[in-house]
Amino acid sequence: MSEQLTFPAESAALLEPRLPPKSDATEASRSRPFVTLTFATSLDSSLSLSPGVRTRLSGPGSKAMTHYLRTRHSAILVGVSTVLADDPALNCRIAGTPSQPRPIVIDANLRWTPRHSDKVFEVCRNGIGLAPFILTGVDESSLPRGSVELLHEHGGKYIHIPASRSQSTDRLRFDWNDILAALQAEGLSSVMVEGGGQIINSLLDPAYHDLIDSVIVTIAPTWLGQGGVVVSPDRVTDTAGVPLPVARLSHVSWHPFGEDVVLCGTLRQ
Ligand SMILES: NC(=O)c1ccc[n+]([C@@H]2O[C@H](COP(=O)([O-])OP(=O)(O)OC[C@H]3O[C@@H](n4cnc5c(N)ncnc54)[C@H](O)[C@@H]3O)[C@@H](O)[C@H]2O)c1
Ligand SMILES: Nc1nc(=O)c(N)c(NC[C@H](O)[C@H](O)[C@H](O)COP(=O)(O)O)[nH]1
Repeated sequence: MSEQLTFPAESAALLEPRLPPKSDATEASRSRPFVTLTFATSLDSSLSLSPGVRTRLSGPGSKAMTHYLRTRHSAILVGVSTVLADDPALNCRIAGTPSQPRPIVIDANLRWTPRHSDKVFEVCRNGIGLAPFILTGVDESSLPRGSVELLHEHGGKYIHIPASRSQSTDRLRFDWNDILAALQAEGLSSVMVEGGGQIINSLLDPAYHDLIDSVIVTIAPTWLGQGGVVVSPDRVTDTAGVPLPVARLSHVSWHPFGEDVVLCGTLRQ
């Protein structure tokens, strides 16, 4: 039996200013999805002990909060290494949730081979989750037939979006404007970007700060130590090469949930 979480209404009210508007009218006027950047971090800014190691940071209260966020967003976005590491369900496990978010996997270079036994497909078959849309830079003609069929059987699909080839890694990379345009085209009016580290650091590039409507960070009272998956975006410097802060949240509020504290804010001025 899948876990059933509950999140008190009075706790949900604390988050309201940082959540996508509920009214359809606002959604209809938006040119792009509402973007919430949300993740759980240690005191040393790590998301997990090391790449590929799923690490529990959230306590029950803030975990329920994360699942409440999943009731309030049309989509949940993670990078391919999170899928490879965690075999995540990417569904909402709040008891009685009226809807499920669409899982979005950023897999520009097709590193993930979806399998029938993956948890994200299992919850879909059990009617408590949706199949993923996989965003890739690989041409349709090169998509693996078996993966395309597995996705279609469950209501998921590959979505090809424009990509540039990174000079340093020779890997395909997406512009976040193109990622969000693809979600908008699918009618997804809001997306929670959950990680992992490379995805978050990529979105925290100053070029994209205007795309981020809300930031909700769970801070757990633990140090994971050196070698973790760290949220620390690329350095920014002034014209003289002097380092500058990459970003500072405004409209900040702090909310204790059990032993964790949840920081809410925005990068939009
Ligand atoms: N604590 C949390 O809230 C949380 C959330 C998610 C994941 N995690 C953990 O983080 C780890 C995974 O993080 P990670 O950094 O290794 O991987 P990731 O999930 O961030 O995925 C990395 C992949 O995404 C690609 N990518 C990043 N930005 C891109 C862009 N703009 N365009 C195209 N591709 C892009 C990278 O090239 C790489 O292939 C796992 O251990 C997981 O358990 C923790
Ligand atoms: N809020 C939060 N607290 C944590 O302690 C933790 N490890 C994650 N990690 C988020 C990452 O994205 C998860 O590994 C998948 O979201 C997975 O799990 P589910 O979809 O719930 O199965 N997120």
